[in-house]
Amino acid sequence: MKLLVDAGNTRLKWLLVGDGHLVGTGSAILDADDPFCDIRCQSAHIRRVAVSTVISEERRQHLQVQLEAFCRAPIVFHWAEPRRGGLVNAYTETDRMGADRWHAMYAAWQADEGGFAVVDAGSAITIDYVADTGAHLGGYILPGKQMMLRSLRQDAARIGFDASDVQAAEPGASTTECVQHGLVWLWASMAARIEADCRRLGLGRVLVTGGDAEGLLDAGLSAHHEPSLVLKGLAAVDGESERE
Ligand SMILES: Nc1ncnc2c1ncn2[C@@H]1O[C@H](COP(=O)(O)OP(=O)(O)O)[C@@H](O)[C@H]1O
Ligand SMILES: CC(C)(COP(=O)(O)O)[C@@H](O)C(=O)NCCC(=O)O
Ligand SMILES: [K+]
Repeated sequence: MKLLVDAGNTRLKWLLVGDGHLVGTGSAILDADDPFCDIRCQSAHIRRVAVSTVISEERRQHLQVQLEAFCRAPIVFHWAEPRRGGLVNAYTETDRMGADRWHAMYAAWQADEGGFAVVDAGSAITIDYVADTGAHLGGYILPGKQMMLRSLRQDAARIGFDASDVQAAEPGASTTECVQHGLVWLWASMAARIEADCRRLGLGRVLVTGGDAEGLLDAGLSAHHEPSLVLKGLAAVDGESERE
């Protein structure tokens, strides 16, 4: 079996696969003491671990120690690359790109259905555009939902607000409404902007992933929800590098 790990700035997501079929899936908060406790009884059967991560080097080393304590299999970290197959990274300094973005793009590219946008609504929100030819056209990095709410709470003395699941975008009449509706309003504008970019660039598909994907869909983003897009791309990359 192979353990695939996507370690983001907030959560660690994993898939356990054996002979092409899914054995288990789970997630844990990034700093969890024992993120793989649910699959401890299977650890002896894991023959390889592949990781896509954007966490700091210090945290990455801690994750490596946790994985080494968990199972005896080799651990391979995969990073953003200049190109893979027909997919070509727009970054000149490829190693500065988050591995999660590259792996999500590679998963979408592998579907072989033409140009696309990938939206990853995690700790930060990333948007990447890829043309029919496989050329990455570049992207955007924006603060994610919790990051945005945290900065409003921390950096402004008089913005106190409550949590809300309301999906309203009309002008608010309280601090909570102004903040929470503001987020939906911003996301709706972002969704419209992504649609307009895709029309202009001739990209036929939008894929959305990340912990806040559903919020973006509720705010009006028209996209296919692929919760495990990063892990899917990582699985493809790791499978190829094993065969090389
Ligand atoms: N169980 C959860 N724990 C933490 N955040 C969650 C959870 N479910 C949804 N979220 C939302 O998902 C976002 C993090 O998404 P995720 O894709 O896990 O991020 P990352 O890849 O950066 O770790 C948070 O901003 C939060 O709003
Ligand atoms: C933009 C990101 C923080 C998103 O990561 P996440 O929010 O999913 O944890 C990550 O892809 C990253 O650290 N990127 C490095 C900068 C870049 O991609 O240009
Ligand atoms: K991510």
